Amino acid sequence: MSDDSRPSRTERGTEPRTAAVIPAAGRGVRLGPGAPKALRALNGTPMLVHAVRALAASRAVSLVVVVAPADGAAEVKSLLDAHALPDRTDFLVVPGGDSRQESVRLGLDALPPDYDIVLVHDAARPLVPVDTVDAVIQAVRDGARAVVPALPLADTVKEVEPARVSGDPEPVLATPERARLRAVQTPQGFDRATLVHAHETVTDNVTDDASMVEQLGGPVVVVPGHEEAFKVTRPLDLVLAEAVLARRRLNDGF
Ligand SMILES: Nc1ccn([C@@H]2O[C@H](COP(=O)(O)OP(=O)(O)OP(=O)(O)O)[C@@H](O)[C@H]2O)c(=O)n1
Ligand SMILES: C[C@](O)(CO)[C@H](O)COP(=O)(O)O
Repeated sequence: MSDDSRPSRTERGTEPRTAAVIPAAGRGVRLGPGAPKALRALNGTPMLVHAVRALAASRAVSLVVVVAPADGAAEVKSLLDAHALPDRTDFLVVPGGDSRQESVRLGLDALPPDYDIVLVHDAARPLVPVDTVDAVIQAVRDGARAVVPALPLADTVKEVEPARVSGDPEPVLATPERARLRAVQTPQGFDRATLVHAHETVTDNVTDDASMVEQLGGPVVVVPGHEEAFKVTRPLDLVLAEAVLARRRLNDGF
């Protein structure tokens, strides 16, 4: 029994509830001119809808909080209302901020109290398979405080002295041992208190949520990622995403 003599969740035999925050407020500058990236179509369906469906495909995820472009929350809400999403999953839409970090924090602020596990998933990774989502959730349920899916690198990586003028040659400083490097994806999964504390405490600009936990000395573990969880960043990624969807349709016999 827990201190206040109420049965704990484990004693009641219930699983901790899991919510997903999907930052989708970016412009998609690297993708080129057009609508905000999350609203651009992949095979006729907005990228964000693919991403929400990918997370809602996990039976463990009972709430999805979408962080929309600051001036587009109403549009995103209608978009989600218009697309078939599983009945068992609730949805909230909140306006985002100027950086990914701020958008995630605004999503966390909107979470109701009764969620203990939080996933943070880029709308820009619309094709993550449900097995990857479930593996991240399971690792948190098993006791990890911060979990990231990741893949080994195919390229050798060099650390350089960045050029002052774009296009100038850059001196190489080091070649990190590739076998120890991983390319990190989302969803990243957290015990809620750990993630909220990290967002309240770390003020540096970081490129993922797990690195905030690392900065505070918290343990972060890696589980296997998936090649289809790649991030749509540049125009060529759209071609790859459409090809993945075409392959899935073939495999599903459509
Ligand atoms: N102010 C921001 C910036 C980014 N994101 C989200 O964070 C995820 C990862 O960001 P990235 O791929 O870099 O998206 P963009 O910022 O849109 O891309 P770019 O840097 O090319 O503009 C995306 O789902 C994006 O919508 C966000 O919610 N709020
Ligand atoms: C969170 C992330 O997708 C992990 O790889 C990545 O760091 C986001 O970076 P971006 O520059 O905001 O796309």
